[in-house]
Amino acid sequence: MTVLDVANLTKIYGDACGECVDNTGPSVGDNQCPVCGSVVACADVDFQLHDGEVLGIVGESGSGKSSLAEMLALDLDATAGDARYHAYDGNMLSADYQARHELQNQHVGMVHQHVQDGLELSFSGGGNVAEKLLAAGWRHYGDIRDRVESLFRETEVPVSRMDDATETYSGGMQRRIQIAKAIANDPGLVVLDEPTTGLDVSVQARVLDMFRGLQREQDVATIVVSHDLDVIRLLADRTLVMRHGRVIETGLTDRIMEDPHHEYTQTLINSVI
Ligand SMILES: Nc1ncnc2c1ncn2[C@@H]1O[C@H](COP(=O)(O)OP(=O)(O)OP(=O)(O)O)[C@@H](O)[C@H]1O
Repeated sequence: MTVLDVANLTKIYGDACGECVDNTGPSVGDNQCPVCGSVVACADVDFQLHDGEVLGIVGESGSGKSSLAEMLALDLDATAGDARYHAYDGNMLSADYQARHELQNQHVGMVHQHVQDGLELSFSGGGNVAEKLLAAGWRHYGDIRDRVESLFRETEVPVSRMDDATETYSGGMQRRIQIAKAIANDPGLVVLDEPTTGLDVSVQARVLDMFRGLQREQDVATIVVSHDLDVIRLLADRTLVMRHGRVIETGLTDRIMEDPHHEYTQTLINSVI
């Protein structure tokens, strides 16, 4: 089943003169329009995401990955484009306020690049996860507490720390709490933006292993954004490579890693081997 079908997804920061897309991109070597100065974070992005599939989005800093992720998590307005989510009737990018909140609370889980964008650090870890359940209509204290405990176990955060302030958690624990919050309402789509940023290498590996196990068990469609090819290699079935706001190559992750077709992808891969 197709969970998400995205067509022509475009984000332009600035007033946009109408020529921005033609004037930018990999062939020009820049994402800033020379006519009006607007920045084309991404343009004309098309892809489909299927049940249980993990799609990786990789590219250098500024290539448009986070803008793409935030639009799909409905945290950022798109300039143009169409995104059909299987459980929503119509283009989810133009959902009204109420529908957008329902989608965000029940269908799309987001793990933000910066912990402070996804968590209230002064709240307890349990409180952060409970907030997501409350937003989706959970009301019974005992049920909420049980669900939060079970999410702590699934994401390997000690239940004994549930009532401690999130700011007292380690970076790895904060990332796991973000993941627990993102999956709390069994979403059909999870978006992970740079899930390992700020974590040291051994913690990165543990968080990624945990997420991989969880993803396998729950079979949830996932988009993972990273500049780190190791993260993409480990998690993603299929990968989009972005540069200057455009998708320049797409394919099975193994194929992209072993036999990159685009010159830029070859450089990207060779530079980390
Ligand atoms: N609020 C904004 N206003 C103007 N330009 C922005 C804004 N947010 C992002 N940009 C620009 O859009 C382009 C894409 O940024 P984006 O953060 O999506 O890229 P990225 O690939 O996620 O980069 P990184 O890996 O560094 O996070 C960049 O040129 C960036 O400077």
